Amino acid sequence: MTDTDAETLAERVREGELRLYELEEHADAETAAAARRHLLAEETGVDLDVIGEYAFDAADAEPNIENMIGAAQIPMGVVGPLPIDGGAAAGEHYLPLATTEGALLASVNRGVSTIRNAGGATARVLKSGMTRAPVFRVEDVAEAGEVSAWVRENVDRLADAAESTTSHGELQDVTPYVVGDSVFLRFSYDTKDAMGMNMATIATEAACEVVESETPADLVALSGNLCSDKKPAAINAIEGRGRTVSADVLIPHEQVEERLDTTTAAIAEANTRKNLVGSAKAGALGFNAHAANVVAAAFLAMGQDAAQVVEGSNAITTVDAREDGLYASVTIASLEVGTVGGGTGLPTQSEALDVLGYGGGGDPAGSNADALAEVIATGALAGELSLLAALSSRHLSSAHAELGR
Ligand SMILES: CC(C)(COP(=O)([O-])OP(=O)([O-])OC[C@H]1O[C@@H](n2cnc3c(N)ncnc32)[C@H](O)[C@@H]1OP(=O)([O-])[O-])[C@@H](O)C(=O)NCCC(=O)NCCSC(=O)C[C@@](C)(O)CC(=O)[O-]
Ligand SMILES: NC(=O)C1=CN([C@@H]2O[C@H](COP(=O)(O)OP(=O)(O)OC[C@H]3O[C@@H](n4cnc5c(N)ncnc54)[C@H](OP(=O)(O)O)[C@@H]3O)[C@@H](O)[C@H]2O)C=CC1
Repeated sequence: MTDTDAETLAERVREGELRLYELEEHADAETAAAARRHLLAEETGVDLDVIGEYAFDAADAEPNIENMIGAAQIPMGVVGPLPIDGGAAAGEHYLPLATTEGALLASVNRGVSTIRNAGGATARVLKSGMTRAPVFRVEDVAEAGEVSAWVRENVDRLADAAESTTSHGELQDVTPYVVGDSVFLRFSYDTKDAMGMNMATIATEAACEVVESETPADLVALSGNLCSDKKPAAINAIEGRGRTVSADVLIPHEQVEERLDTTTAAIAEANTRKNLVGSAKAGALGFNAHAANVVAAAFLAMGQDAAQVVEGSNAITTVDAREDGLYASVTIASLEVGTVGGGTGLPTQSEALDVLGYGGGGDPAGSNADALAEVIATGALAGELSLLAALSSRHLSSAHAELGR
């Protein structure tokens, strides 16, 4: 036994000689994780053999996790092929989804096969911008007005400072909001293929230094919650955050009946009464059935930040009975996705992005993340169609009794 093997390291932590998070300084990442499992198994009596079985090098996950003990494995499946005529996405796609909810992939896959039979969906990213909104303290509202005016007149100077920290990010605009003696500056960036939260935060800090040196404003917090990250917020549903993306499809009436076991009129009525009226009565931000199901499963499969499913659920589903078929659309106001950075480089997640065909940086930069957003929105559309159909035909509970438990 050497003093860097897992058992010895665990013992040194137990004796207070080392901290739990310092183990990588004394051993490779694999051994450090094994030492933590060893300690945890002794402390809790739980056998960690399954958590300790993972198919990537622990060192690959070092940018993504501290105090690593192993991996949470979530079943991954695939739906498709899903034909999309997108602004960036083109052709047929297999969409990897990771979930523990039985019946979800069956449902989305039913929607996908319905879309495919109808000739495919159309999708477009309509707006793109990652935001960070620091909050500053000022003396009073008069000073707040002065600071806001200075910012409006000096966006170029703020852009120079912000963009000096990144070779990809571009500052799009800065919008001041004032509440008494607090000034919020909502910075918005084109972050290309990155989801961009680290990029925008680092860039905004550089811009804040200019604001502080040129105005009387004092920075209180680099994130002032008007961004708004990982919290339900109307500003994201209205203004957008990350990608604002829309997908739609026209399905001939007879295909609705054949593929979805219901009628166009029944799906349209369910959508109006449930997704529109019901959501309004509930005071919801999202007017949809379960867009978050597809967003979450795609995020887990492809290395996106899972907490941002909150914003990804800001979706509105529309259904119209048209003469030539059922028209349905899903518009997600704030879908925060990237194909570089964050969890996208982890081996499992990077493989999943490659299955979709949009891993890494796009050409032009930003096109891969746009394509990912368009595919997720189209997957959400498939999920909406299938669940609305199941509700209309009263198949929801039987489907979950059969597949979901
Ligand atoms: C379960 C189905 C699809 C059966 O539906 P079905 O019409 O009986 O299925 P089918 O056997 O006739 O097959 C139709 C197509 O479905 C797909 N499909 C069918 N089975 C599978 C399978 N095993 N694995 C993969 N794909 C499958 C497949 O694409 C197939 O086409 P094919 O390829 O054969 O030409 C249907 O009843 C359904 O979609 N039910 C709805 C379930 C659902 O949407 N659950 C979502 C989660 S609910 C929730 O989390 C949120 C909630 C509900 O609380 C939100 C709210 O408040 O609304
Ligand atoms: N800091 C925070 O407040 C928060 C952080 N997060 C975390 O932030 C991470 C995501 O941040 P994010 O900035 O996306 O990722 P990273 O911090 O991993 O940075 C990605 C970097 O990739 C580089 N890059 C290379 N090719 C491209 C390309 N084609 N398009 C865009 N950038 C490219 C850019 O470098 P360069 O800038 O030099 O051009 C970019 O800054 C996640 O792990 C998430 O969990 C989440 C919420 C808040």
